[in-house]
Amino acid sequence: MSADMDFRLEDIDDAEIARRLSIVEPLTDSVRDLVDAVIRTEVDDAELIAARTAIEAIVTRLRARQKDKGYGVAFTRDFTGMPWGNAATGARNAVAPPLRLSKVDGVTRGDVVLGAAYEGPGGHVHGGIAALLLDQLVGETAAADNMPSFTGTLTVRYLRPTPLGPVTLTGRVTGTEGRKTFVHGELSDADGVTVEADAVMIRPKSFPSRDQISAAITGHDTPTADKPTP
Ligand SMILES: CCCCCCCC(=O)SCCNC(=O)CCNC(=O)[C@H](O)C(C)(C)COP(=O)(O)OP(=O)(O)OC[C@H]1O[C@@H](n2cnc3c(N)ncnc32)[C@H](O)[C@@H]1OP(=O)(O)O
Repeated sequence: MSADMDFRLEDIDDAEIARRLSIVEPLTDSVRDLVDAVIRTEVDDAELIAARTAIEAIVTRLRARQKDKGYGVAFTRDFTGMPWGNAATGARNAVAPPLRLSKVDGVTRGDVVLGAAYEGPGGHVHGGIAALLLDQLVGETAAADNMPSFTGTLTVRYLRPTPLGPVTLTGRVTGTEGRKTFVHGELSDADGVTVEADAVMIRPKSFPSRDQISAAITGHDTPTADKPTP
């Protein structure tokens, strides 16, 4: 993890973040709805072709101005992160189920409904999706003071198939050793745990410190991979 990670400053306050989210989150929800509708629709071929033409027109409108690559991670001056393209939780990413995680008393928790877009075995959640959500869970569980740790090793154990529908994620730190944080995570349905994971999360030695990132996004420095974090 390194020097070319995309940090940038968005010099905005909480009210502006809320305003932007109030516009993009409903758009992202609409796209999720579109994905679900395309999977489950039983309309005839003419309707499918008409829908495709309409969708292509929308794509052309959105591409009128766009970023070169991914969304990256923007920070405000007070270091609020906006990882809105994140594959598991991004507010602008319709591929992400609308997962929101929060930490209370050392336990990270989130509830999400996994619909048709997340199917693997018929009627059940794809194993890769379970691993994606657990990876995000252990990442946010290990993160401290907004500074991330990266997944070094993620061991996933599928105990039984997870039916499509509501699931709960819970994660807790089980130990630390230098730059390593050990995390246990669980994905459960109403009847209990279906998938569990153990992760070794690592704060990379080459990751810029919070002060370096702060200086970089406010234009006083460039984040480099060369200065070890303490
Ligand atoms: C805020 C929430 C964000 C959530 C995001 C979701 C989480 C993610 O998906 S992160 C993306 C997926 N992960 C990656 O891409 C990581 C890619 N790998 C790397 O960047 C590096 O190899 C990294 C950071 C894991 C280790 O790099 P580095 O800091 O140089 O480690 P290094 O100094 O060699 O080793 C430090 C310690 O970790 C151990 N270690 C190194 N790599 C691993 C590994 N892959 N697994 C387990 N342990 C490891 C070493 O043995 C060493 O242990 P000890 O201190 O006991 O000797």
